[in-house]
Order: sequence, then structure tokens, then C-alpha cells
Amino acid sequence: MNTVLAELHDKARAALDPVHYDYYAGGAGEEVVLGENEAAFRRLALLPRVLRGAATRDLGVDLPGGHLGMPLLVAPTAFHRLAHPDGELATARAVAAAGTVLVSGMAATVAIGEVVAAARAVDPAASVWFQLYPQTDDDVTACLVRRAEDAGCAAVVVTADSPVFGRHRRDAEHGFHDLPPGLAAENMRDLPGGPLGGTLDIGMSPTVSWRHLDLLRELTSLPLWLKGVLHPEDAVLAVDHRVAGIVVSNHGGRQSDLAPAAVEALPAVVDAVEGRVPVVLDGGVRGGGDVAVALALGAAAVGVGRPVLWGLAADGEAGVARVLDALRDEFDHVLALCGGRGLADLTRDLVVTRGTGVTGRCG
Ligand SMILES: Cc1cc2nc3c(=O)[nH]c(=O)nc-3n(C[C@H](O)[C@H](O)[C@H](O)COP(=O)(O)O)c2cc1C
Ligand SMILES: O=C(O)C(=O)c1ccccc1
Repeated sequence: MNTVLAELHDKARAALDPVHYDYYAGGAGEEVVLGENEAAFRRLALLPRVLRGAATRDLGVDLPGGHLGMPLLVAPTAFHRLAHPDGELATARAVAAAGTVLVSGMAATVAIGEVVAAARAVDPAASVWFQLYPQTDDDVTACLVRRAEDAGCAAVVVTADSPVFGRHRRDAEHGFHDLPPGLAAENMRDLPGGPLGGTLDIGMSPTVSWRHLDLLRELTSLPLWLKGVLHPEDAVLAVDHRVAGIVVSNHGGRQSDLAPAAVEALPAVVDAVEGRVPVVLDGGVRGGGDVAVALALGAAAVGVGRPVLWGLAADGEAGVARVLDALRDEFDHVLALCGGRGLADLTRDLVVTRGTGVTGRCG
């Protein structure tokens, strides 16, 4: 793990209520997938190319929904005010200052309009995306999409890996089922049909289907990303249903504990999509080397979840800024070490599975 991220993780662990630390840190079931997301990166190596460097490297990438100054965005995570009183406002400011995208969660503790305003106060060109769990009640879905549009969001990320909420043993042991008094899922206020269940199982249903994605496609002209895709056939279906991009993710090991490591699922999805839409990878990214490996395997960018929460808990906006700066700096360094002049030089032939000598594949 990147040393700055490790330091901030330690500080966050010390600063947080242990119940809230476990909520953020934990995974589903026996936490096999949680561990595998990071372990799988350590099983992969990157072959350097020699004598072809450049003095500086352009790290920018254009995605449907905005320009990223580095190939890394902030994945949606719930309830930032459990980490710091400024919550998503602090995250949004640090992410905008770093020149990348925050995907703000439907389960945020600050309303989406305020999150976008905080980002734009730092950089008027900042893009914030809204993460949505499709709802069984179409009126509720429409209301949430309208809130995201009115707020000025530049894309909607539809999370598809949560037909039911994952079972988190740590939360069950602590009896953590609801937010403390004074905090709320602010985007969920005053929706049609009244309140939607407890805060820890926001409107999830196994009856959510491709029809709901089609409805979203009709409801908004914003780019739609589908998050939580692992099967290559689902990636093809998503393209058929006119998504603008795909996020390969196992929800940071918080949903099915039988899923593969996210980076191991990536190459097959990239192959199935055949370049028609960009693919983002999240899960287990803990350093610049992980970013480089994911890009070499075909990701256009990566998402980071927990490291941002650790930065936020450790030192608010400044902590998130340090996380993003450390990842950008380390990624740029790794790229230089590999003879990369730009992102296009990270190709699949560079990736080696440790202990096998096999290149160009993963897993
Ligand atoms: C505490 C926590 C809350 C999360 N909440 C959401 C959420 O509300 N919606 C969503 O799509 N993903 C959610 N995720 C998953 C992240 O978007 C992302 O897939 C995952 O954190 C990436 O793995 P990483 O934490 O190893 O970087 C959450 C993850 C964590 C750790
Ligand atoms: O904790 C999570 O992983 C998550 O996705 C979530 C979603 C809705 C409410 C709370 C958490």
C-alpha cells in the first residue's frame, strides 16, 4: 500500500468510533472478496519498457461526464459525515481541487445540490456524478434523477450489484443498523410515497431489471454508467442498453462474497465491450502501481472508495487531498519507471502474473 494511504488509514482507525470504522472497513460474509481485491493486485507485475520515456506525462482522460486530470475518480461511498462533520462537502472540495470526479452517493449525508455547489466553488468546471440505486417505484427514481439534474450533475452511475443488501458481519455484531441522531441520507427526503425503509438498506430490490435501466435512459440525457458489472455478457447487455460506460466492481467486497477480485474480472469485460464504451475498475486500488496495472488491463480509469474515507476521517478535506495527491504522484512515478510517455503506453502485454511468467493475461 502507498505509505501516505497507510498512514492516513492508521489515523482514521484511531479517530473513528470503532463501529463506524468497521462499517467503512468491513465486507460481506467472511470478507474473502474484501481481501482478494487487494491481494489480486499483488499477484500482478508490470514489465517495464526501456529507453522510451518522456520528461513529463499527460495523465488526463476524457470520459462521458467529464475530464479527469488523472485516471482516477472517487467511487461512491455512503455517509461521509460519519467520518468528518463536513462530510461530502469536504470530499467534494478536495476532489474538485485535484481535478477529478466525485461520484456522490444516493446515500450521502449532504444533499446532492450542496455537494455540487461545494465542488464548483473550488473549480467552476468541476464535474460531480450522482450514484443511484434504481428504485422499484418509477416515480421515486424519476424524482432522484431530477434532483441530480437540477443539482448540475454531469453523469448518473447506476449501481446494479445490490438486488439485496450484502450481509456485513461486523455491522451485525455491533448492532449498527441506522445513522446516529442528526445525520440523515439527505437525498432521500420527501420522496414520493414516503420514507423508504431503514438507512442501511436504501431501496434495494431483486426485482430491479434492465427495464429500470431503460426507464433511466428515457428519464435523462445525462451519460449513464452501469456499476457493479462482473460478467462479460452483462457488459454486452449494458452496451446494448445504451450505457455510456461500465464500472467493473464487486462493491469493494460488500455484496457477494463469492465474486472474483475486481481486477481479475476486468480483462474479460474489456474484451467483451470491444472499446465501444469506457470501462472503469474499482476495488482494492491502494497505490499508483494498482492504477497502472488496471489501465494496462484495459481500464480507462479506476475508482477509489475506502482510501478516501480514511483521508476524510483522518484530516477532512486536507486528508482527502493528500490521498488523491499521493495516488497521482505515485502513478506518475510508476508510469515513468515503465517507460510510459502517456496512458496509451500502458498495454496488456506489460502485465505478468507473478510466479507464472505469463504475460498479457490476468488470473
Ligand atoms: C463504506 C462504503 C459505502 C459504500 N456505499 C456505496 C454506495 O452507496 N453505492 C455504491 O454504488 N457503492 C458503494 N460502495 C462501493 C464503492 O463505490 C466501491 O465500489 C468500493 O468501495 C471500491 O472498493 P475500495 O473501497 O476497495 O476502493 C461503498 C463502499 C464502502 C466501503
Ligand atoms: O454500504 C454500502 O456498501 C452501500 O452500498 C450502502 C448503500 C445504501 C445505504 C447504505 C450503504
